[in-house]
Amino acid sequence: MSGTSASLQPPADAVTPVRHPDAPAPGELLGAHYGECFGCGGEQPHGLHLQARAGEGVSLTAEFAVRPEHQGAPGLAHGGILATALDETLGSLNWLLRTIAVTGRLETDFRRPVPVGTTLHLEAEVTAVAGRKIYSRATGRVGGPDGPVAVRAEALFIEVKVDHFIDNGRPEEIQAAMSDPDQVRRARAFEVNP
Ligand SMILES: CCCCCCCCCCCCCC(=O)SCCNC(=O)CCNC(=O)[C@H](O)C(C)(C)COP(=O)(O)OP(=O)(O)OC[C@H]1O[C@@H](n2cnc3c(N)ncnc32)[C@H](O)[C@@H]1OP(=O)(O)O
Repeated sequence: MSGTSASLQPPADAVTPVRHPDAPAPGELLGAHYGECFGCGGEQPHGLHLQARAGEGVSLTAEFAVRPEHQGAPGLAHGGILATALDETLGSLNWLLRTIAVTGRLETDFRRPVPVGTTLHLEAEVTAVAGRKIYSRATGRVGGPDGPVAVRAEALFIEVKVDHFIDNGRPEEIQAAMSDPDQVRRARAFEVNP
């Protein structure tokens, strides 16, 4: 059984999402927005190391290789880890809009177990935008990009200003992120689409 709550239905005045002209080209890897991010960061030894690739429009694909440290039940990915993979994939979409946004609501369906040693193939798209609200959905498949659906999610992201992180984050990490020599990562963390 599945179904999403009313707050994930875009309002009547929502608009079609528009890909930013400077968004990475279709097929291009997005890279990490922050090296220590649990979802995508390459410097985070315990993380998912999720790799997202821009698709057409405001869509992308991503891969998550499930390792032993991601287990819940023996030999199977933990549900919270799978929700994290969905959250990270959905969050990466906002870079195609060139908007900084955080997850307000994430609703997940777990349809099949995901074994350790497999790759979760994710695809995600923004479906609508209404003011600061960004509506999106994602699907994760096992056994290949056309394999059976294991997980699905719908989400509402809320656009925030960079002050959201500066005011709420720990100063040492904020400072480190602001002085990151990787210009793309810095732009991704601190540029706001006007
Ligand atoms: C330094 C590093 C930088 C990194 C940058 C890249 C980041 C990428 C990270 C990616 C990592 C992966 C992603 C992650 O893990 S992101 C981390 C997980 N998410 C968070 O920590 C977010 C925590 N929440 C908040 O900070 C605030 O609640 C936010 C900012 C979201 C809204 O508080 P704010 O005071 O600003 O706004 P508002 O309360 O007036 O709400 C505005 C509108 O939205 C509607 N609404 C709000 N919530 C919900 C809800 N749950 N269901 C339905 N609707 C909701 C609300 O009704 C209103 O609607 P309307 O009345 O206008 O119609």
